[in-house]
Amino acid sequence: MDAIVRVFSKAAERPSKDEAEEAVRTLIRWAGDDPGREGLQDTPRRVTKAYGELFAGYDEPADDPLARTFSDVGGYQDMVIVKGIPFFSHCEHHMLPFHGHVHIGYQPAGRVLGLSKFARLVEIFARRLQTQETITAQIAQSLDDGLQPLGVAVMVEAEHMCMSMRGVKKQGAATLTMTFKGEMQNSASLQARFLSEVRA
Ligand SMILES: Nc1nc2c(ncn2[C@@H]2O[C@H](COP(=O)(O)OP(=O)(O)OP(=O)(O)O)[C@@H](O)[C@H]2O)c(=O)[nH]1
Ligand SMILES: [Zn+2]
Repeated sequence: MDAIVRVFSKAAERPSKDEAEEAVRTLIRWAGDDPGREGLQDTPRRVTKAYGELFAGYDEPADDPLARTFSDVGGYQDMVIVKGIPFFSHCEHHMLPFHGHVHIGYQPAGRVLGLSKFARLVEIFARRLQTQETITAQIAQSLDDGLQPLGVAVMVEAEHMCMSMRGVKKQGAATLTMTFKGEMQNSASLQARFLSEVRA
């Protein structure tokens, strides 16, 4: 089980639903509105329910999607790329959304992973408070640990609402992060191949 889940999954350390709803009422008052008015009365319940979905990744061990792998693939050994996996996450600095796409490539060492599991892995890490660098590193590390392939490449492209809706207010700026592991870490040609397929 990964460290983040271990730290946060102890129910005893979590506030109750009532405490969480009270915190939402406090934030509504901080924003300048009245949590008692009709339109806002159910909002704390809705917000905590939404948080349950948006941050469900704290309750999901990242090794789950990697529990089952396959080797009956006709001797296939070349690179596998799953690109354009959409995600929504929240930055840990402002708790505002950042969203975009994850591209994953790996070179199997005999075993391959079911294609849907890459998207499941992305979901688990995206539904936590994150930085883009962290989510990129976590996806790559999980694949490296769980699949033990010859090489791994992970690239994330995202727009951060904390930069477009507030603060510096620059809409449309894209942040790119990428990590290479194993044979892909030191091979310019493998990296170029991955990047050209992702960019195609
Ligand atoms: N490296 C990195 N920075 C991020 C990410 N998400 C948000 N940030 C940045 O985190 C920084 C936090 O900076 P601070 O100066 O502590 O906070 P702030 O006063 O709200 O900063 P501004 O956004 O510039 O107004 C900002 O520069 C954000 O753009 C991320 O995923 N990775
Ligand atoms: Zn932010």
